[in-house]
Amino acid sequence: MQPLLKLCGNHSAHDTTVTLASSADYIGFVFAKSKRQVVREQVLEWLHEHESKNNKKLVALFVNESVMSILESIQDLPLDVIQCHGNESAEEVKELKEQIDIPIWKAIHHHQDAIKLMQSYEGIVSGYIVDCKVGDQWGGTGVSFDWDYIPLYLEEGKRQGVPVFIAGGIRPENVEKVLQYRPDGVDVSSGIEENGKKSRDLIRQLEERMKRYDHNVPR
Ligand SMILES: O=C(O)c1ccccc1N[C@@H]1O[C@H](COP(=O)(O)O)[C@@H](O)[C@H]1O
Repeated sequence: MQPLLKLCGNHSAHDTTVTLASSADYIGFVFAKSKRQVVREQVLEWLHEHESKNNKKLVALFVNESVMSILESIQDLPLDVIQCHGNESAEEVKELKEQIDIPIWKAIHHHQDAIKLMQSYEGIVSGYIVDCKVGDQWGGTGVSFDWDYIPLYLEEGKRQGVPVFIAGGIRPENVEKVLQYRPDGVDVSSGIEENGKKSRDLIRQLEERMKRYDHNVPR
């Protein structure tokens, strides 16, 4: 089965239109400090330009935000997932889960103790995004971690019974390499942008490579 596709970092009406028209399963909006940061009023306005979400699930991404602030930021948004992309502890994520009836995904930044860290969220989160941390940037950097470690993350996700998305520097040219590891999903932001805008052409290339890989994969 083709892995799930999440297109993240939509930060304009154009981006929203382009990703809603794609074959992505999830489209993401970054509420954290970033060149892609959005606020709820913008997301509401951009979504209102469309009749429906076109079967996409909407993801709101936060970095080390308080429960109160998350609740305020997502008011009235037709959200399906909250992604915690900072170093929120298991206790903090649990507190958020108690306040909100929306599945929570946790970003895990690749490092030597990452699997142990993942284990601390077992039973609390509904999925993981494994990403690469670069300096003080939590994500959206276009930089990949060492993909030889992917199987360890997939194994831990499987043990917990939740999906693991691979993120960080995925682009049309390298997506087939990631797919060889058979992740549950891939999460892409910078790799589908041209001059800071989501590109229809890059998304189409990504979709084609994903489809091509799916057709050629030995079963
Ligand atoms: O996209 C951002 O600007 C961002 C900002 C802060 C935290 C996470 C962010 N995005 C997430 O980062 C990864 C990888 O992005 P990229 O493809 O390497 O650009 C992905 O999970 C985004 O959701």
